Amino acid sequence: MPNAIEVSNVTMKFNMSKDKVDSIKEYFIKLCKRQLRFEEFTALQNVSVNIEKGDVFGIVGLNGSGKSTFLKVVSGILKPTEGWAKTYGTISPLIELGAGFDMDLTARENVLLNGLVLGYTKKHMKEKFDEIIEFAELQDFVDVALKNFSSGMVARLGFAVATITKPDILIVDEILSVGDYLFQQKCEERIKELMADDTTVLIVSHSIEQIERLCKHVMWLDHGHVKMLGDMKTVCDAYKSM
Ligand SMILES: Nc1ncnc2c1ncn2[C@@H]1O[C@H](COP(=O)(O)OP(=O)(O)OP(=O)(O)O)[C@@H](O)[C@H]1O
Repeated sequence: MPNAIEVSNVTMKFNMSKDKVDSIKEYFIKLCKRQLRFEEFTALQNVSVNIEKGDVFGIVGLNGSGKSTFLKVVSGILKPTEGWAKTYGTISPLIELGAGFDMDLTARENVLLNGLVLGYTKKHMKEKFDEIIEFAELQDFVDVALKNFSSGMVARLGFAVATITKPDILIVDEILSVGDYLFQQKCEERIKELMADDTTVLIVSHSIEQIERLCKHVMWLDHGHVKMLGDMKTVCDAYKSM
């Protein structure tokens, strides 16, 4: 199988301000006067991995271990400080709750907007609209502004839009966890359908059971380092017994 995702020697460093700043104005004044002190923080260190087309690849690790940063580098949202990441084919990143949505717009308007952001035409999104709303089970909230939705409802809409047209690569961060149990089951079913269709899925979850149910391969991140990489059972067993 050819690779869908290639990540080579990725290191991601962030500059964090060490000073307490009360406003943006104060931040810029201090920045111009060179009075801000920064501390470098390494969120990912030399991470390399090739993910084959059609794989369902899980990432596990404790809070702050670099999982979301890794997904953002793969999605092209963050440019790594060192190294590179390449993806092949269309990509649907479901990374942050509400990303790509405008909370002041209704569900109807957001479906069109989000579809355009993902590269689909207005005509295509109009054709798929009913199917999206039905999958998200939001028939009664089509013309309600997203700011009045619960976090679970926003996640349902995001997942429905991202998966309505089969992407080559689907990236799912923790957001599924805000959906209720029934919706999580529905999402897992859809991920399985996509798997059967050769979509590559990259998934971050704190639910080790979810990773065990869905993934073929798993990477364990620990303080930004790859602690272990391999088949699902070997890595999950080691992670559970740490
Ligand atoms: N934009 C940023 N600026 C500064 N530090 C950041 C930034 N984004 C992430 N970090 C830091 O990088 C580290 C890794 O964060 P990341 O969100 O990737 O972890 P995670 O494994 O996804 O955590 P969690 O399980 O809690 O969601 C954290 O210590 C975080 O504070």
